[in-house]
Amino acid sequence: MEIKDSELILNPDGSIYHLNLLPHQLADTIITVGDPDRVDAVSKYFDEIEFKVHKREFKTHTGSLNGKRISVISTGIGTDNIDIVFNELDALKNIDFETRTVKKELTSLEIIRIGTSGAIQPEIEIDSFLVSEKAIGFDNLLHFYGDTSFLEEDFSEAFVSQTNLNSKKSKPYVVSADEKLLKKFFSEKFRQGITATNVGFYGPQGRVLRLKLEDGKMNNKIQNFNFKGKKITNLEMETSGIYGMARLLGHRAISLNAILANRANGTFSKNPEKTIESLIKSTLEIIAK
Ligand SMILES: O=P(O)(O)O[C@H]1O[C@H](CO)[C@@H](O)[C@H]1O
Ligand SMILES: O=c1cc[nH]c(=O)[nH]1
Repeated sequence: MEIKDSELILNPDGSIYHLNLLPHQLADTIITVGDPDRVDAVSKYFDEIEFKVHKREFKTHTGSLNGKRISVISTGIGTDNIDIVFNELDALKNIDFETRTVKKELTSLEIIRIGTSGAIQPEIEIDSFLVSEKAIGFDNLLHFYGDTSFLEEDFSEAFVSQTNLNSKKSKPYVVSADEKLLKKFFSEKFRQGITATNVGFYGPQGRVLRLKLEDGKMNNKIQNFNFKGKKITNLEMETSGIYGMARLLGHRAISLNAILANRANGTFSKNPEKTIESLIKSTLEIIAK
């Protein structure tokens, strides 16, 4: 069935609405970063760059490293942007823009987030790396889609009851990383953890500057929450959306976190750029050997 102009929106040059990309400009391995400046910090390691495209917060460089074609794209902040980026990345691969129909043969993308995050457990060191084996999303995005039987309801239920979560807040959803990609990052360099994805950086992550919180004990509750011996390790703003959208669309995703803050200890990295740079190098070594 033909997808209407109001749903699949193409720019006058045939590129997709927000990302501004044409189908041939996207690789099958994609690195997502939050900050548009981080795109250059990744692509400077490529052997060659084929395309550079930029619109709003969505900046893409496609090139290759050691013979592997890779696109690196900035998503900006938050799972609302993840909804846009994942739908448009999928459309670029799996929808024929000429006929406006879904292709018969679908391509599964490999997607790696290189992001920053704050630890919630005191023993997690600043400037260390964490790979998210699971995400718990406080962001509501997945609740707008059907076919979410892969969500881990028992985990969500346990969280709601152990923390006495205010029913005005959306029910958190839980989704796991791609197993094969998770295995690729099994190493001493990467601690495995469960990542909480929040709808904001301040109140939703329990930060107080001038405003009072609805539940001032929530970060303590998150720290103490335990499901079958597993604890939530860190807070950020995209992983649940990335894991959920990847599952829905048939892609494979992994989220890597440079731990810049430790919320339990009240500390922050003295050199965040160095830590991010080091995570970028370690990631490229693993995905483009
Ligand atoms: O460094 P990035 O990838 O943007 O990730 C983290 O940093 C931002 C907040 O400072 C949020 O996007 C959060 O998820
Ligand atoms: O504490 C932090 C650090 C980075 N990104 C976040 O979302 N939270």
